[in-house]
Amino acid sequence: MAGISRRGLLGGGAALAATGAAAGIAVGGYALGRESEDAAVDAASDTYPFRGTHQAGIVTPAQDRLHFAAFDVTTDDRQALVDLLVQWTAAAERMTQGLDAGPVGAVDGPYNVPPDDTGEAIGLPAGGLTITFGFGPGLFEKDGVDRFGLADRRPAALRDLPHFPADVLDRNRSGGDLCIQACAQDPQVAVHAIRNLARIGFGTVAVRWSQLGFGRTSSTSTSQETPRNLFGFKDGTANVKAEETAELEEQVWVQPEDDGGDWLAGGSYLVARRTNMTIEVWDRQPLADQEGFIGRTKGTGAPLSGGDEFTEPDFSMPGSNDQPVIPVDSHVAVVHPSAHGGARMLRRGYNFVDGTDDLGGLNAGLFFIAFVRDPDTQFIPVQQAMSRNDTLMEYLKFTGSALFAVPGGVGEGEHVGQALFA
Ligand SMILES: C=CC1=C(C)c2cc3[nH]c(cc4nc(cc5[nH]c(cc1n2)c(C)c5CCC(=O)O)C(CCC(=O)O)=C4C)c(C)c3C=C
Ligand SMILES: [Fe+2]
Repeated sequence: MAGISRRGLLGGGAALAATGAAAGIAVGGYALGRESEDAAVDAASDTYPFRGTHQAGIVTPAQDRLHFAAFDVTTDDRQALVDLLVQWTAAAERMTQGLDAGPVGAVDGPYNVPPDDTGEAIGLPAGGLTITFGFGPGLFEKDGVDRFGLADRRPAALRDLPHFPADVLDRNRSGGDLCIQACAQDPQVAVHAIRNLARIGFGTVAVRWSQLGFGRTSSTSTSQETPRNLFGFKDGTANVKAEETAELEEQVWVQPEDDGGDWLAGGSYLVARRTNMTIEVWDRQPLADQEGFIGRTKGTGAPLSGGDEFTEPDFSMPGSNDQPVIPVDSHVAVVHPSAHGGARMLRRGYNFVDGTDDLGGLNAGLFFIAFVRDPDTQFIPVQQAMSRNDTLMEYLKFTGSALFAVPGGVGEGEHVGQALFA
């Protein structure tokens, strides 16, 4: 792919100095030591290939920042939709390699037309950017209308998620015909990606809702340290990890023999659940209660039955009063694979703080994202059990919800989702 990297525009040294990480000032609000500085520079310079067997942004080591957007398709013209996917593919490939969204760039085009890149990422490295595309149920059929001749290609599992107890969904934060997940080490890189893709889609799609996230709440590789969510607990310990290749086939990647496997094989389903956390109330709970709600210790993340972070929980170990030491209504007891026929999910969520609510509390929580091979067996029953039985629910409110099918990877010369339109 031809093009000058955005950093080339500034020249090596100047471009390095332009990144806060490289300048060694601070990353994510923390002062960095020399070693961490080097790691931060590496992470900021990371590039992941856009094309491959699977879309990037699923098993890719979870980056620190998210901009997620859901779109409504505003045209009935199938060719216009395909054209957009072709353009999105080209722009996404360029941006993930640290290039401008278009071949001309932000500042080198003619004065009398809008630039083909918006410019706010000039001088920034690729930042480990991944861009992951998904298709919602409305792309296949909306209000009983098959706009694009795709109705008979919809896998049965790709439908609106059911209403769960304790859902208080905002329509304007739910659903969507298409989604784009942009993850990067630098928020400006992630926002730049979504902004440019939305700009390219003008007239064909409209942003329905979007969500910014920070501080990944999962590890997707054994090489990553487990991060913490806004309750202060390690989150991602028992996640499906990139190194578990057999588990990925079993639990994450749609297989050719699965429903929709003719176009979705090598892909996955993305479940998004915007989850508000009443953190001010949580902060007033005793440590013992907080640990009981989760079923793990707050310090090390070890299960309450003992061991270290990665020790398997022992749900039958008795505690005081002959009750199990891991409460049966704790989060890990309720969602653990042993309670769901072995079903697991690859979680890849982010913390969010969207200002303050009417009562002066933080409008904050976890933008939960999970990738599963089959939402009907791996997500819906787990969410149902959680909504009904999990003591953590006292501190949670689900305010957004969406399900998308994420097609497999994009081959050379192809556009994203090409097999669906063949
Ligand atoms: C329906 C699926 C899930 C939702 C929604 C969910 C929300 C949610 N989770 C936490 C905090 C933690 N979750 C942890 C583990 C965990 N969570 C789910 C599923 C959902 N969580 C699963 C399948 C698991 C793994 C269980 C296992 O295999 O042991 C943990 C423990 C650490 C870890 O393994 O990651 C924490 C902590 C919050 C705060 C939250 C909503 C805001
Ligand atoms: Fe969880």
